Amino acid sequence: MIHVHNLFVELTHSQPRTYILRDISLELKKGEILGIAGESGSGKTVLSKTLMGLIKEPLIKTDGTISIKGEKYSTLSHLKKYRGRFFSMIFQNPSASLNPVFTVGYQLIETLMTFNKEMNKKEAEKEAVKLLSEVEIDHPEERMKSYPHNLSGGMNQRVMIALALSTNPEILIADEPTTALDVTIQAQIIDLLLKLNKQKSISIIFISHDLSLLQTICDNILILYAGELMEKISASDLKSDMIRHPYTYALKSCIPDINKKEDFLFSIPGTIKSNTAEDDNRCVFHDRCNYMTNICETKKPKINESINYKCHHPLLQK
Ligand SMILES: Nc1ncnc2c1ncn2[C@@H]1O[C@H](COP(=O)(O)OP(=O)(O)OP(=O)(O)O)[C@@H](O)[C@H]1O
Repeated sequence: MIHVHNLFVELTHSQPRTYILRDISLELKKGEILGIAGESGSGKTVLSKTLMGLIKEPLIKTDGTISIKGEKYSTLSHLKKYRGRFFSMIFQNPSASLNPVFTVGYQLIETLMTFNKEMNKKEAEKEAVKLLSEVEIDHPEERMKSYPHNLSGGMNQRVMIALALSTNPEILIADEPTTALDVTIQAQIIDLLLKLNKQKSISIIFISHDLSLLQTICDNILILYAGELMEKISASDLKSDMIRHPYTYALKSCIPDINKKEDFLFSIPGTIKSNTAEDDNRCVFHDRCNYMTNICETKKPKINESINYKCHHPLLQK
C-alpha cells in the first residue's frame, strides 16, 4: 500500500547540514500493524507527518519517494489528497485535539459532511451515532450532545478514533495514542484499535516508546535512532530476542522485568545527538554503542531489502 524509498528530511539553513530523517525506506501492507519505536527525538512523529505531507519549514524533504497504491510521489504537496481519505491520525492527547467549544456530535457531523459532499445533515447524524457505537461508546445518542470536557480522557480518545474513522481511511496513524491515559483505559483503547484492524482491515502505523506493547500488537517494528532506521524486526523476533542491532537490544533492555528484583533500571548511557554531515561516514549510534570498533567511525553501515539492520557488528553473528 505504501512504499517509502530513501526518504531524507533536513533542517533548512542549518550548519552543519542536519538530517531529521536520513535515508528511510519502509513498506506498509494492507491490514499490517507497523510499529515505530525509538527514543524521544528519533524522528517518529516527523516520519508520520511526512507520510501525510504535513511537514513545513524549517523541515524540508530533500530526497526520496513515497508510493501510495502504485502512484509514486517525490513532492509532498501531492500527498494532500490522501489526508483524511486514505490516512487518518490520532494523537497522544485527545482532549487537546478535540475542539472544546463544540459538541462531539457537531464535530463528527461536520467532518462527515466535509468528506462526503452528498451526505445531508440527517444522514450524517445517523452515521455519527453509528460511529460512536462502533468505538463502543455507551448511549451514543446522548453522547452526541456532550462537550469534550464532559467526557473522560478514554472516552475522548474513542471520539478521536470515531472522527478518524469517519473518513473511511485505509491507514490509521496512531501517535502514542495511549500515553496520556491510565493503564486500564490504555488496554481498552488498544483492544479497540486491534478490533478495527481485524474487522475493517485498516492498516495501522503505531508510534510508541513502549517496545513491550509494540511486540505484542504489531506485525513488524521499525527502530529509529537520530532519524535513521536502525533495524526492521518482526514482533516475534523482537519477543524472542532474535535482535541484530545493539541499539534495539539496548532499548529492549530498558524494559523492566517484573520477575527480577533489580537494584537499578537499565538505561542507555549518553544522549541522542543531531544527525549531521559529520555522520556521513560513520554509524550514528557509534558513540553510545558497546560494540563500537574503528570501522563504525569511518564507514556508515547499510540497511536494505536483504539486510534488515544497520550495523557492522550484528549481535546474532557473534
Ligand atoms: N518544526 C521543527 N523545527 C525544528 N526541529 C524540529 C521540528 N519538528 C521536529 N524537529 C526535530 O526533529 C527531531 C525529531 O522529532 P520528532 O518529534 O519526530 O521525534 P519523536 O521521535 O517523535 O520524539 P517524541 O517521542 O518525543 O515525540 C527532533 O530533534 C526535533 O527537535
